[in-house]
Amino acid sequence: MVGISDKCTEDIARERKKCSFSSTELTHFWDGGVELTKRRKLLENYFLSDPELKSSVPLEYLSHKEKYERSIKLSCLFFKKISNWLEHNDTISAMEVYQSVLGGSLGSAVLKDGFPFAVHYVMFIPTIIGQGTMAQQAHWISRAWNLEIMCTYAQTELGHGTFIRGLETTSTYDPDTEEFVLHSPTLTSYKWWPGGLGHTCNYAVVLAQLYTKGQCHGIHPFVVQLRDEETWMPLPGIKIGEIGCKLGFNTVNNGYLGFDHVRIPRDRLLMKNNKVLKDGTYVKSQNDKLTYGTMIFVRVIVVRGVAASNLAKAVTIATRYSAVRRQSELKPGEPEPQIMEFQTQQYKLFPAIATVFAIKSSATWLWDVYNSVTKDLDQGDLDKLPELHAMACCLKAISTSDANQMIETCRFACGGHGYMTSSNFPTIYSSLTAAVTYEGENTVLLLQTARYLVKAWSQRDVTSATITATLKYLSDFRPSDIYQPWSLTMSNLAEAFRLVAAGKIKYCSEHIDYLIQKGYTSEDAWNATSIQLTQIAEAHCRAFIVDTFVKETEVAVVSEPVRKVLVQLCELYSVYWLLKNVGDFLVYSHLKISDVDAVNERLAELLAAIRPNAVGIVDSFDFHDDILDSALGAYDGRVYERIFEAANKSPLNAEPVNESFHKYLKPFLKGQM
Ligand SMILES: CCC/C=C/C(=O)SCCNC(=O)CCNC(=O)[C@H](O)C(C)(C)COP(=O)([O-])OP(=O)([O-])OC[C@H]1O[C@@H](n2cnc3c(N)ncnc32)[C@H](O)[C@@H]1OP(=O)([O-])[O-]
Ligand SMILES: Cc1cc2nc3c(=O)[nH]c(=O)nc-3n(C[C@H](O)[C@H](O)[C@H](O)COP(=O)(O)OP(=O)(O)OC[C@H]3O[C@@H](n4cnc5c(N)ncnc54)[C@H](O)[C@@H]3O)c2cc1C
Repeated sequence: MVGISDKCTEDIARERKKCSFSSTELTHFWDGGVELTKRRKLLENYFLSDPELKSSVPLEYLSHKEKYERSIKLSCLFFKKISNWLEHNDTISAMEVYQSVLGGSLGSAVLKDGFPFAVHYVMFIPTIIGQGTMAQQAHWISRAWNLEIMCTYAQTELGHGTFIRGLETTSTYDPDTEEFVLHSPTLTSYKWWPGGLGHTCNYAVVLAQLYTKGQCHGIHPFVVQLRDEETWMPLPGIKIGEIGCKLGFNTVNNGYLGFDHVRIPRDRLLMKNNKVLKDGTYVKSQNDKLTYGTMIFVRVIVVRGVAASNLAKAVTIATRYSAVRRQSELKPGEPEPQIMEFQTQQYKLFPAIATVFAIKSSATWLWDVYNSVTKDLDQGDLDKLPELHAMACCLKAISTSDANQMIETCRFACGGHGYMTSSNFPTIYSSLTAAVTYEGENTVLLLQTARYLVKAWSQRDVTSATITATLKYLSDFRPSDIYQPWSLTMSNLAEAFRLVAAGKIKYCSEHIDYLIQKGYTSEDAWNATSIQLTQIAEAHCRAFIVDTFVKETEVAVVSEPVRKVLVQLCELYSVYWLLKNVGDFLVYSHLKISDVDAVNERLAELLAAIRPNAVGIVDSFDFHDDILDSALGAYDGRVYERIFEAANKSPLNAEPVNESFHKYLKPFLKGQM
């Protein structure tokens, strides 16, 4: 056993020695600067060195109820510790701390299946900021921030998650008492899914159809008290519970909620955008989609905080494992190679590494645009909202669907051991795959982006002078560009992605027009074209990601060896996705059949070029072992000992003979049953 351990640690140490660049420098780039790396590590040390936040029994061996109870205990200790930190340290802002513990991966080291308090921070508080008046913000944010109350965001119902205009919960204004009356008229109108709703929260923002003076004005956000602040008993008329076990998120306490004519004061309607006056008069905002603001915010943070971060974890585990796992023969009679020597293994891992960096660069863009558009909205300027919505939708959808598929590939890349819970792939996968559905199901979000693109195509000549940066390629598009010569340069690859997006958008738009001319209604024509419509949203998103990644590699303030790695990863991302959709590139770009072999060769060259640096690159994500929480992916490479140690934590191994032997197996084998 000792021999195996030495061999693994030697293998991984050798990988680190042959790395051609400084992993530490790449870590600084990944974090956004030396200072940010220092701050991240400071927070990690503070939380991860606390024995109270560690659990001796792995979560998976607890019952559902025990998991919940542990999650509440750990959440209270963890969030108390955050408050202590904020009280005594002013070097790191509260926002940065919460981003790091909830939006980053630090929290997963404490409670790997998710926090029942997360929606309080990620959705409730942002909704009050985005939808509340100054007075409402002062009241609710201070109560929520000081943890006097615990809150969630209750939008989805049993019958409707996607089509939120179809939500059934009603909130009817009664001018006599100046109250709203909340009611759930059907079983399908029960709120279903909100994190922490089951037993953890006593307040929620509830989205309900607002009725006043006999007229429905669509969905609006209301702050509703659900439980007594002292006894925690549900208030009269509130029917509340937990929705049961799920694929993952089993410590998040997702809940259900119904109302039986529950009365709340008028000022519980969040009135920054729309208002109801005392006499019941409805005052409309300039854009009714402002009510959807919180969803944009969460989509933005999902891209980096959830998609990039979970994929980075998975690929770190699989790459380190591939450096120490030896299997088969490359050449007869030679020692078994590290499985990373197989080209097929490299093809499973390295595009995922490239995708992590690609998602990260687009996420940075999206976060900056989100902040700038939010400032504009506060000044009443809504011009850039459609672009932000369209980009948040497609980037959320593409980043989570890529991560979803690539995390599974990373698991496959670890063979049977990847299937063990101790690899941590099951939790990483179940956390990430939820993001394909929550905060807007991915297909639906792609169709939102497609709607924006088809509209932009029809207006491209009229608006070309004012067209936004992400759409400029549409007004620049000339169909004859597909006759340009092909070359294997980064600028040419980026151009090919833009040509594919523009060509497909043109085709889709013309196809919809053609169907309408044939007699289809515009809605039927849309539905009959919707497979291609999701593809145009993807093509637009890929062209954007490639462009953003290229620009980032050009302007990054890094040494030449690090830049070289980034350029290789950027090219690999482009070549990989080109080959995945080669048919589109042959039809819509200047790639010709005779060029495809060269692209395949370039893919092989890039995999070989990245191979010596692979461990160094994933090291640069700098995951603390407690955050990776994987027997296969720890820094020291001691894979086999860790798998063994994890197996011995099984409660079944605590006794040599299980009592079921005496009760059932023995009588069964003796024919006495
Ligand atoms: C930790 C995580 C926990 C998870 C929490 C959750 O999941 S919480 C639950 C999360 N739940 C979900 O995420 C639910 C997902 N569902 C939805 O978000 C919506 O129901 C919808 C967008 C799919 C359709 O909505 P609809 O039928 O009302 O709209 P429509 O299609 O008829 O388009 C009309 C116009 O509105 C525009 N527009 C739309 N959205 C936005 C926006 N945010 N901003 C700005 N604009 C927006 C759109 O572009 C179009 O513009 P155009 O072309 O007229 O200029
Ligand atoms: C882990 C988790 C946590 C969640 N947390 C919360 C929370 O805190 N608060 C909250 O309010 N909600 C929450 N949700 C709910 C979540 O937001 C919804 O499940 C999500 O928006 C999808 O809606 P749905 O379940 O109705 O799916 P559906 O819309 O029923 O999707 C089913 C299928 O129908 C297709 N479909 C639906 N409409 C269209 C269309 N127009 N065009 C083409 N195809 C369509 C979809 O593509 C999909 O294939 C959570 C969900 C999960 C899984």
